Amino acid sequence: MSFANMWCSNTSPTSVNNLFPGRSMVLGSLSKMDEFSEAWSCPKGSKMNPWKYSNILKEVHNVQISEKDTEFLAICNAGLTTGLSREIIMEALDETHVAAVKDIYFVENTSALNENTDCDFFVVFVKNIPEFSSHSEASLPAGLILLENFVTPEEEIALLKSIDWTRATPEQGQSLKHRQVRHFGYQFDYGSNKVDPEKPLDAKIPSVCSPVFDRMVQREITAWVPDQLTVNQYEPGQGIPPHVDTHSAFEDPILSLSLESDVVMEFRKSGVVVPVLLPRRSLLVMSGESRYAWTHGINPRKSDVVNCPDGKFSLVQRKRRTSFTFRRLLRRACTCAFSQFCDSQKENDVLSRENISKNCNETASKLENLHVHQVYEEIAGHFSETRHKPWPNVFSFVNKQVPGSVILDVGCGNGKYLGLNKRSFQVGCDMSQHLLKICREREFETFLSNCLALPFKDNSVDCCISIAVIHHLSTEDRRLNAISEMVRVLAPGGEALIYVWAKNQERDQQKSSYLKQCNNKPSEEKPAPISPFSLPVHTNRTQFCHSDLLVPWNLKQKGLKNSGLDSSDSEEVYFRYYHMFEEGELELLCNRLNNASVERSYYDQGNWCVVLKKAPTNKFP
Ligand SMILES: O=C(O)CCC(=O)C(=O)O
Ligand SMILES: [Fe+2]
Repeated sequence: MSFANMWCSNTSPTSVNNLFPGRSMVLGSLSKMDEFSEAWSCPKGSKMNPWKYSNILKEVHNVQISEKDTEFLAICNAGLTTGLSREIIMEALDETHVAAVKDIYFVENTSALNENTDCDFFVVFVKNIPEFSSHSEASLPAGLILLENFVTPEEEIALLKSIDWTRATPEQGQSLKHRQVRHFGYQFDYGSNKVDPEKPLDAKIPSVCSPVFDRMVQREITAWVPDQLTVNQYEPGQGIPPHVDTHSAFEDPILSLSLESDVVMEFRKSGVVVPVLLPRRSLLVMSGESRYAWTHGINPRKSDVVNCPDGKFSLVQRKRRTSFTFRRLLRRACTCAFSQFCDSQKENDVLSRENISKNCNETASKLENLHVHQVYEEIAGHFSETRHKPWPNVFSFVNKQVPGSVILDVGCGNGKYLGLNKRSFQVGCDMSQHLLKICREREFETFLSNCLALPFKDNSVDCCISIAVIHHLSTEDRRLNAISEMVRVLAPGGEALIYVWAKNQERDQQKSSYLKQCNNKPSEEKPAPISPFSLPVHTNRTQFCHSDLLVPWNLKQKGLKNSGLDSSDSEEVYFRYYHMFEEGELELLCNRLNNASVERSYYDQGNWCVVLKKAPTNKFP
């Protein structure tokens, strides 16, 4: 297939069509833009008009569409949350172009232009891409060392032979969804993410590993000999979710020997992703920051995009890979310099749970920043895709407001409730820039604001809604503040509708659909939150066991079955903080205000809800 005929919508590469049913890849260049619009029969100005992307690219991203084929591609209308990846694009290109294309830029937020995931995405040659997006120049995380050809081909054969997969007993062998695993020396428990030093296994580390250990000590990679070995076997398409090996369980460093196949391992920290190619027979040494503060994981796919020394890309099919991860048990508390990520040091951390319950505002705001604001920023696109249908009771509350009312949506998210009442002025605020951008693309009036300090005059809005917002505040004082802030800006007699998540999720599906999809899957290894806050992690679709907890958000890659990605796999898990409300708790909170009264309270969609009315006059006894 040649590039020349790929730009038109109906001649999309079949591999992409298979991966994205209903979606086609469309390649474009500047000279073809008009023709392209016609082929799509989309009038200029419509959502699918490629000229719109051209403008966004130019104005927002400073990226110029090219008239000719270049070495850079930009992808519009398909964010990473759709599951589209560099690998898939590369797979769809012919060989000449795989080699010619040096980098691909996923244009953030263009997917928000079109919420319909069934629509086509748009791949265009561009003259340049923003520097920060380039993958090729990323340097390795500090402390990460890769030693190529650490074992000989003969040693590789002997090591592989030493593992008898058929002899795996239930305690020693585990067939995880993503891969086969066997432990030697000590069992690593994926439930607690710990090792019990009191329970050595009968299965000792195979003696063929001794020459490898001698080499490690001789080259001063470790001062000790490992006493724990985890052997992972991955078929093409399998992987391991991003994780940090538990600090308190193992010494520094962690060592991983790659056998049978190359693979790309991804290291992540604070939104930075560093892909590292682990060649067959290499030893990866994760020490210091790379061991303690970066997650490592392997994306479950069948091929990897690899940067060649000449700066070009090539697509490498994975084979079965067996890795030997050597570790030494830590028989004391961890004293690493990365206390923020350290399970041993969490208990002593100033940001512990006790402080949160002491209503420490600074701690609370740190918690909300990390586990609410930053998370929504990351998951905005995917979150928005899951939020379409207005809840009927909220819908009717917004719609019953008299024409000309000013309706303020505090924590408006993707604007699900904005624009419902065409006869009034609806305005929303949120703390997520990305969600606000989605609202603006939908031409809603919004502004950035924390619900604790609304930039409105007293008595200035007719009605407020706050749907699923206040439960993200981590102290009672702050929850009360948010409510009193809404009441402050309300005009006398004005009403606020407040929804917060209920700790008790009803099994009656009319009232809550939360437990409906309970799948009772055996507990898989769960990525633990990297967090200084020791909060319990909730298991999705189960009853809530705690009042303050972290709820995982699986940032899904969708529809990737044929690419080797298990479609139920999540790329990354984010943890949102919630305070779960008991029955009556919201009313009690509202009743503490002396200038408003609870008009109505009810249970709806798994939430406790109140209609709060501001006193009709500003004069109070
Ligand atoms: O397969 C690998 O190289 C890594 C395995 C790993 O990270 C683990 O078992 O904790
Ligand atoms: Fe690991």
